Amino acid sequence: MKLLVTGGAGYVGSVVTRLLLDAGHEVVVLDDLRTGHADAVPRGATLVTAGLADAARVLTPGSGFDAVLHFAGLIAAGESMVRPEIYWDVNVVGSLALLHAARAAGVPRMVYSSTAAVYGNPARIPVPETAPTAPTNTYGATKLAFDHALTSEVHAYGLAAVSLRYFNVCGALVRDDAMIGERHDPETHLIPIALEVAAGRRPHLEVFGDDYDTPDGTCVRDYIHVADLAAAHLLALDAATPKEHRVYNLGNGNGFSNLQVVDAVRAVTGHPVPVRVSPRRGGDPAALVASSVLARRELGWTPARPALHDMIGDAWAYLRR
Ligand SMILES: NC(=O)c1ccc[n+]([C@@H]2O[C@H](COP(=O)([O-])OP(=O)(O)OC[C@H]3O[C@@H](n4cnc5c(N)ncnc54)[C@H](O)[C@@H]3O)[C@@H](O)[C@H]2O)c1
Ligand SMILES: O=c1ccn([C@@H]2O[C@H](COP(=O)(O)OP(=O)(O)O[C@H]3O[C@H](CO)[C@H](O)[C@H](O)[C@H]3O)[C@@H](O)[C@H]2O)c(=O)[nH]1
Repeated sequence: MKLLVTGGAGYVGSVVTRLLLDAGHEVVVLDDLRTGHADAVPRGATLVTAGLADAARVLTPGSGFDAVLHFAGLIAAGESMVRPEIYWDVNVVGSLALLHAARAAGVPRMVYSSTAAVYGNPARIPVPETAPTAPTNTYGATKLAFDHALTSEVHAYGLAAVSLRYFNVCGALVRDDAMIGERHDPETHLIPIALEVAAGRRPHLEVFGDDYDTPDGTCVRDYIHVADLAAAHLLALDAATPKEHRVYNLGNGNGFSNLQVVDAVRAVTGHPVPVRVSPRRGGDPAALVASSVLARRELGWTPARPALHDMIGDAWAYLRR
């Protein structure tokens, strides 16, 4: 297939691009490099350095794209509470421009990076796709808004859409021919920050809040290896069906508290990770754990690296590359 990957210079998008190229697809990456890196775009893909607002420059009538995989966006839940306007602008206004361009170009399929953050504080865990959506942060609200836009598009124009709701992505693609991992600057995610502390690049880790209603008082998350997540995108592309908006949660179904993650980082690296407890970060849900039964059943998705220690080990290998 001929595929447009938005955000293909970012963490998840670059790993998915690698797998798409391996599978023999033709890939064009659209990325304005605001948080991504040109050298993260795997060899074999064509990079167009442009924003979502200019998607019509690539998605021209007659361009012949078979699908768009839409990763581009702003991703930091904490930042979204203090700079909400940029989240609405990029994640909603930008994504709508992409959708308009895709419609005008006659693209039949779209696979979208949605998020666990759409569920807010779920009433029960693990969270199925049928759980009510009630985001606690602006990031989740903006991602959910575009999920709704996709549903409308499917009903009105017959698009084949799949929203993949990732839980917490970590790890790296570690292969002899490809080493791709997380390179956010500044980094905001727990595992890469804890690894930077283990590597001696930061003095300590701030743990945001220890007074949540969880077993040890710190937030609980469900971590998924980026390579397993990437594999689900190829399955979603095949499963996309005209006039259907499918939604799948992607996680391993195991919750780890922030302090348990820190312990795992200490165990994997063999280095100390000093911790300081600081106040809660605005907008953080207490606990998010996925039910991915539907993805396993309908997509045939089976995670190959579900163990937290393996994910941390691969992220550690990437950091020390
Ligand atoms: N990383 C996670 O844990 C996680 C969890 C759930 C969902 N997601 C979703 O997955 C997607 C990818 O996340 P990631 O971790 O790879 O993020 P990332 O920041 O590494 O990658 C995002 C990419 O999008 C590009 N981009 C941003 N705004 C753009 C715009 N307006 N026009 C063109 N390019 C633009 C950036 O330059 C970057 O290369 C996002 O949509 C995010 O919401 C991520
Ligand atoms: O220095 C840090 C960084 C994070 N945390 C805590 O670690 C947990 C996980 O935080 P992350 O920032 O790593 O991840 P989030 O759960 O906030 O969000 C991530 O996963 C979501 C889905 O669950 C999203 O989609 C989002 O894009 C992605 O950033 C939270 O309790 C956070 O407060 C710390 O204590 N200290």
